[in-house]
Amino acid sequence: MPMQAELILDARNSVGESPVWSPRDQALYWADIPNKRLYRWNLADATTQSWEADEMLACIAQRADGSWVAGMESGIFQLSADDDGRLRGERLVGVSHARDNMRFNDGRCDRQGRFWTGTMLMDMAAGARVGALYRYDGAGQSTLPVLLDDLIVPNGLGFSPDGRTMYLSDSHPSVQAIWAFDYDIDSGTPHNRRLFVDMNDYPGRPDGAAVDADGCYWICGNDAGLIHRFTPAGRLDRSLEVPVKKPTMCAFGGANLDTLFVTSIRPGGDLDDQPLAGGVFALQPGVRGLAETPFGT
Ligand SMILES: O=C1O[C@H](CS(=O)(=O)O)[C@@H](O)[C@H](O)[C@H]1O
Repeated sequence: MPMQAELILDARNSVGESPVWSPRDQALYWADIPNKRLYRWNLADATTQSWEADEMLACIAQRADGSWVAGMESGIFQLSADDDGRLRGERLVGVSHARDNMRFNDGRCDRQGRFWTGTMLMDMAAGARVGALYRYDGAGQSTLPVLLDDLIVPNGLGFSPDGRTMYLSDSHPSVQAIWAFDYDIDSGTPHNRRLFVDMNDYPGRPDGAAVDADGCYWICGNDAGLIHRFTPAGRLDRSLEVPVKKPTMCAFGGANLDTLFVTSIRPGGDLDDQPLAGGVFALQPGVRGLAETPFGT
């Protein structure tokens, strides 16, 4: 596969998000948030399936048995697909949002299999600092305590290969920051928050991210059509182009974990200059990623 981004599905997603490679299924899964839809793209034959959920579906993590948990509107859900194309959700734990009209956004598991995800106001333009970050450890947890607040659009969650550094971004134009934290892998606690990259210095707003096997941090530059790779020291290593302005999140996958899959947004209005907006793309960046730790490991 060339370095140039290849379209794998002209999905026309309103807000494609949370691409997750499943080694067990040899398939890429992702969500279209406002359309409440989960997608699966199969590597073997490039076929696609999709299922509609009852709530907006923002971020997903697979369990070792192949089932999925998801951050949705009202909490963290266990998902199961029906034959009729519906996605049934069983709420595992509810969330107490700071306001009405909020939902989960970006999320992923730490290297121990705990699910981290943040919330945002659906009206992102309001710029309200009501978003919060949560961790769901699994069965037996009946509440979601706020672990970090004062966020607008939490995004870019990622973990270093040894699991001891956690990354988080805030995509809002008034913030555009990526932070790093020291991460206690025994307790699942981040501390020593510091600025990792000020994205005001680079093209694009920080959106979703992935960490590669070298420990470098790949982040989508929303509005700039770029995916940036930063070293663990926060130095820009390279930027790759995608043929859409609003890439949202990236994930390593493919048989050798050497493909970078990228989801995107299809905004309203004139799309003459980006007809593939909302599509899902694959790049061969020349480095390998790491398999996601299944939820509940
Ligand atoms: O809904 C979302 O929107 C933003 C992207 S945008 O500002 O609409 O371009 C994104 O950062 C976020 O992750 C997504 O869920």
